[in-house]
Amino acid sequence: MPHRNEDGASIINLNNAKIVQKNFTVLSDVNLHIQRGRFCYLIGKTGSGKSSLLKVLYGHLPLKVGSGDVAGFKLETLRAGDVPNLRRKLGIVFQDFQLLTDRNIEKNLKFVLEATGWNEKAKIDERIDEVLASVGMKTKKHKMPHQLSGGEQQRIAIARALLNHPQLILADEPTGNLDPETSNDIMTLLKRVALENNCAVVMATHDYHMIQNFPGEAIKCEDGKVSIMNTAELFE
Ligand SMILES: Nc1ncnc2c1ncn2[C@@H]1O[C@H](COP(=O)(O)OP(=O)(O)OP(=O)(O)O)[C@@H](O)[C@H]1O
Repeated sequence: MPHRNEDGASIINLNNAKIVQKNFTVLSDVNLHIQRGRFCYLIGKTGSGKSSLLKVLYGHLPLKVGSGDVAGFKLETLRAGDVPNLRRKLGIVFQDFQLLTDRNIEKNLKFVLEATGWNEKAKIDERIDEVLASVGMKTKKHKMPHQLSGGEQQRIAIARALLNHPQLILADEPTGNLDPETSNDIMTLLKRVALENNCAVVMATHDYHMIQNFPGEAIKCEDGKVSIMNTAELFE
């Protein structure tokens, strides 16, 4: 298949990529290689390009300059029809949870499974129970989203991201709406499920307290460029 590239152990590869919003270049000369199973922050000031970079990685913004691939999908030749297939390989988690408010948790998860080709009821029920158990939310299956706290809704959003066994989770400020204690819980959860599923995580965040609590590797967006650093450098 011309639109796929299964080479190498990296789940994300960008080579001399330019990240563009409308006609405005947000980031240029982006060279990024993230191995399978790695956890990496995405940091940088407001407007530095974190969300734009994530959008290119999940096929929401086209890669018009440079080359790259995510989960085996070539980005520079990605067609609209390939995007759902790429998204099936990814788990995406947003700041505002984005649960469907008109149905309960079980039906939120069922909706995603059915939309991605699952059709056997027993297997659907089993997978929903598995992901809810892995985020400690099995008893909340019949609750509506508004009956859950922000932290619980984010746990459900993480469970939803895990449904199709993703190789990569892209998280855009997943703790942005949560208090510090709940943020730490969500971070612990994300790190654990990533490890258990051998899943890479790229997580955009502004939260330096959390970065200090959970040090690691970071992709930094600054002055239109991207670099890799260790978060310990932020606190020297
Ligand atoms: N839809 C859009 N159309 C045009 N320009 C955009 C659009 N979205 C973002 N931009 C511009 O692209 C640049 C990068 O924005 P982006 O949202 O990627 O930054 P960010 O680092 O995620 O910021 P924040 O931390 O505030 O979420 C900004 O200058 C922004 O104004």
